[in-house]
Amino acid sequence: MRYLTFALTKGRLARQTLELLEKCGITCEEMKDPDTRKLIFTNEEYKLKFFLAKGPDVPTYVEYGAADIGVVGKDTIDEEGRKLYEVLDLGFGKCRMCVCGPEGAKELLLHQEQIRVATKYPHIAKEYFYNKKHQTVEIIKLNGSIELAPLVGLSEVIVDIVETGSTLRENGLEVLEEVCPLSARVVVNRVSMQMESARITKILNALKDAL
Ligand SMILES: Nc1ncnc2c1ncn2[C@@H]1O[C@H](COP(=O)(O)OP(=O)(O)OP(=O)(O)O)[C@@H](O)[C@H]1O
Ligand SMILES: O=P(O)(O)OC[C@H]1O[C@H](OP(=O)(O)OP(=O)(O)O)[C@H](O)[C@@H]1O
Repeated sequence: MRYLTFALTKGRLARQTLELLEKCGITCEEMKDPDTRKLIFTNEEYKLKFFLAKGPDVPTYVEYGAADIGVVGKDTIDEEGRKLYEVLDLGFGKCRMCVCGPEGAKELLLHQEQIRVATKYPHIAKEYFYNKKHQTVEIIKLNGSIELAPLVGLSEVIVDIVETGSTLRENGLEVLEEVCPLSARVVVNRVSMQMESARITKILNALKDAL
């Protein structure tokens, strides 16, 4: 039997993903060691391998079949646009993709002005403004602290993740429009889904039962 490989997202989603796997009886003690520099972990009992990767890289590993299964945010799936199956909503990592800005920017959205939109998610922003709202905007890609952009005059609005809303509140910004709700999802390589259907279905059912 060959190993099935999981690509898990580092950071915010990691702890809940490992807890969920544990609930299914899939444990990987070594992976919980915060000081480890090891990259790949093995569960011999179920012939599974695990690795942690940066969110945007997870769909890449899964599309190419370097990982059979991935756990990643819906935002990252939509942004990366990789060829894979999205098979299960895990219900954690809940947040919303939103258009945010100062209150005054509401008018600019209403009147379809050609505004500047700063975001870590240029594809999602483009899809939303061009295809859904039919509004021409200039999209400016940033890599973090997106809320800074309207504060320093880089853009009129941002497209970013809102969870508790405290980052917005503390910076005098607000949600102007909601793009979509988000949560962690399980994704599966297209070929693996056919070739390892029985094993993958069993894992997905165990995950569903544990939710
Ligand atoms: N408050 C939040 N901010 C960002 N992502 C969140 C939040 N709440 C849940 N998520 C989900 O968690 C996923 C991973 O978030 P995480 O913060 O670990 O990555 P990141 O912010 O993209 O990476 P980095 O820390 O390298 O910038 C996101 O893709 C999203 O689906
Ligand atoms: O609604 P809240 O609970 O305040 O969460 C939302 C904030 O968290 C994320 O940033 P992150 O902490 O990942 O840092 P980053 O800005 O460097 O990406 C996101 O980009 C928002 O800035």
